[in-house]
Amino acid sequence: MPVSSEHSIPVHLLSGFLGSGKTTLLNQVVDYYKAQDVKVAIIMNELGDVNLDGQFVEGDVPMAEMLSGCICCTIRGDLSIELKELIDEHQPDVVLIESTGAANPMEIIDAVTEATLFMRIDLRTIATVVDGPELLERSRRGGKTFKLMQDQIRCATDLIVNKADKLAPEELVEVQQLVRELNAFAPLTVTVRCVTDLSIFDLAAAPKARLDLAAERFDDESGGKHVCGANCNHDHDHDHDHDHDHDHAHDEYSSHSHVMTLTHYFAGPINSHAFEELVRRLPQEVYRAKGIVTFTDTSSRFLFQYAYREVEFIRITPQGDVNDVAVFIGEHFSKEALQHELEELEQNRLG
Ligand SMILES: Nc1nc2c(ncn2[C@@H]2O[C@H](COP(=O)(O)OP(=O)(O)OP(=O)(O)O)[C@@H](O)[C@H]2O)c(=O)[nH]1
Repeated sequence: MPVSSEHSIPVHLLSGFLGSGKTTLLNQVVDYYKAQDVKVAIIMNELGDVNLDGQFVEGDVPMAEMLSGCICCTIRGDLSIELKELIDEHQPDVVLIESTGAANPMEIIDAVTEATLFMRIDLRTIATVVDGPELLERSRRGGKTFKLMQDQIRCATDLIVNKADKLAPEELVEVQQLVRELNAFAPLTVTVRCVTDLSIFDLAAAPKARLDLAAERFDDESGGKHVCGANCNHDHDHDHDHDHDHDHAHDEYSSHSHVMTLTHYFAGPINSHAFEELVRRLPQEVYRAKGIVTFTDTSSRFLFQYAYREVEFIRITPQGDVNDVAVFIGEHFSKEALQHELEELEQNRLG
C-alpha cells in the first residue's frame, strides 16, 4: 500500500479513565492548533453507540468516530483503517486520538505501530488524564478499574492530574505520590479542567525516544507483561512475536464485558426535575453517563454530563440532526431497571 504523505504525521493519544477529562483536554488542544493554523484531525472512540463528545468539537475539524466498542480490543483492527482514511481524505498536519476510558494504551500503541507499516505516522505522545479524586478512591478499593488506571498512568509520556478542585491539599499530595510511584519519569501537571501548557503537542516537540522510554518502562515494571483493559485480564508478552498468539487471545477474552453500556433514545421531551432526580438516584455502579435531552419545562436542549456523582447540564444547539439520547456506562448495573425508569419518565413527561 502506498504511504499517505512524504512526512510523518504526528499522532497524539489522549488516554485516561472514563470521565477523567480527555474531551476537555482535546478541545483545548484543537483550539491550540487552530490558533497556529495547524490542521488537526481527530479519532474519537466511545463504548456507546453515539458520539456525544463529538458535539463539542468544532464542525470544521475532520473526525472519525469509532463507536460501540473499545479501540484497544473489539474494534482495534479498525483503527489503522480509520487512520489511513482520515489521513488520505483530509491530509491533516496532526492527528489526535481520544480512546475510551476503558482502553489500555499499550494495545493502542500496538495498533498505531501496526499502522505505521503502511502509513507515515509517528506516535509522539500518550497524554494520560488522571481523575485525581477517582484514582484516590479506587486506590483504596483496588480491583480491575484501579489496575487499568495504573496501566494508563504507567504508559504515559505526559501526565495530567486533573480535577484538583475536588481534592483537599493533603489528598492532592497523596494522588501525586501514587502517580509518581507508577511513573516517575513523565512530566506531571496538576490541573483544573485540564488547563495546562500545551507545548507538548507542538509539531516540533516530543522526540520519539520519549515514547519508547515509556513503553520500555511499562514492560520493565510489569515483568514484560501487561493487563489489557478493564476486563481483559489475560497477560500478553510484548517482548516477542505476538502476532498470532496475541490476536487469538484477543478474540477470546477482550470484550470489556464487565463494563456495560445502556443507550436510550428518548421518544420526546421529558420533565427536567424528574430527570435530575433519576440521575441523582443512579446506582453507584453507574459511574459515567452523558446525553442530549430536551425538557418539557425549559426552552433549549441540554447536554448532560455525569461523572462520579457529579452532574452538569450545558445548554447546546446540536450540530446536524441529533436525537435525544442518554448513554450510561458502569459495571454490573441492572440495565432493565434503568431502562424501565427511563420509560416511566417518558410516559410521565409532565412530571
Ligand atoms: N470538577 C471538575 N470537573 C471536571 C474537571 N475536568 C472535567 N470535568 C468534568 O468532568 C466531566 C467529564 O469530562 P470529559 O472531558 O467529558 O471526560 P472524558 O474523559 O472525555 O469522558 P469519557 O469520554 O466519558 O471517558 C464533565 O462534566 C467535565 O465538565 C475538573 O478539573 N474539575
